[in-house]
Amino acid sequence: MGSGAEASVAERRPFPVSWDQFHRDCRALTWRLNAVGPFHAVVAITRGGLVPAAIVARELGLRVIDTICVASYAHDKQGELQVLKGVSEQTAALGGGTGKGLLIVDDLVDTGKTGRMVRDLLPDAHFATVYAKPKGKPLVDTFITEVSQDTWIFFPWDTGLSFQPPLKDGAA
Ligand SMILES: O=P(O)(O)OC[C@H]1O[C@H](OP(=O)(O)OP(=O)(O)O)[C@H](O)[C@@H]1O
Ligand SMILES: Nc1nc2[nH]cnc2c(=O)[nH]1
Ligand SMILES: [Mg+2]
Repeated sequence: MGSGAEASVAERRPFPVSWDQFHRDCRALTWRLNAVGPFHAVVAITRGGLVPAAIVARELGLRVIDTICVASYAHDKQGELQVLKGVSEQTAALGGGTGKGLLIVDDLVDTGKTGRMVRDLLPDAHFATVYAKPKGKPLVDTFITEVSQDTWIFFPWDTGLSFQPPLKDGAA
């Protein structure tokens, strides 16, 4: 999460998402996007956007998939947002230079910092995320599930099965 006074992951409400749930949420997102398109191409915001972008592209029958590669969070600590790679010239041309007809996909918006960068780069693109927190929500055109700002979403690619102590032994 953000730097400074922002709460750490341990202080947030955990929202674990299974592969199964994530797949269903991505399909639900695609149902909505199908009513908004058609789109020329999908642009995934790395790295978290790669997984939903693959599912959305499959459902919409899109085979042109590009990336905007960014670095910002080191686990839960938000740092300077760096754009490591923008979209290719070919993809930019498909969107007329402003992103019209391009579908940008990310896993979530939190503070909206990444979403703002995306909007600045491709103002006419459609920006979709699977999950949205209130601060970032105004930047997203389409999302599926809203969670509170004090939530931390745990994605299946960041987590694994582990032993849980019984409630009577102090499980939270
Ligand atoms: O709205 P914001 O506060 O900008 O946060 C949202 C971004 O944070 C996460 O990415 P992260 O920077 O953790 O990198 P990753 O996708 O490589 O995991 C998430 O995938 C979004 O891209
Ligand atoms: N995994 C994960 N990454 C984030 N980056 C910003 N917010 C979040 C979140 O809630 N979960
Ligand atoms: Mg990300």
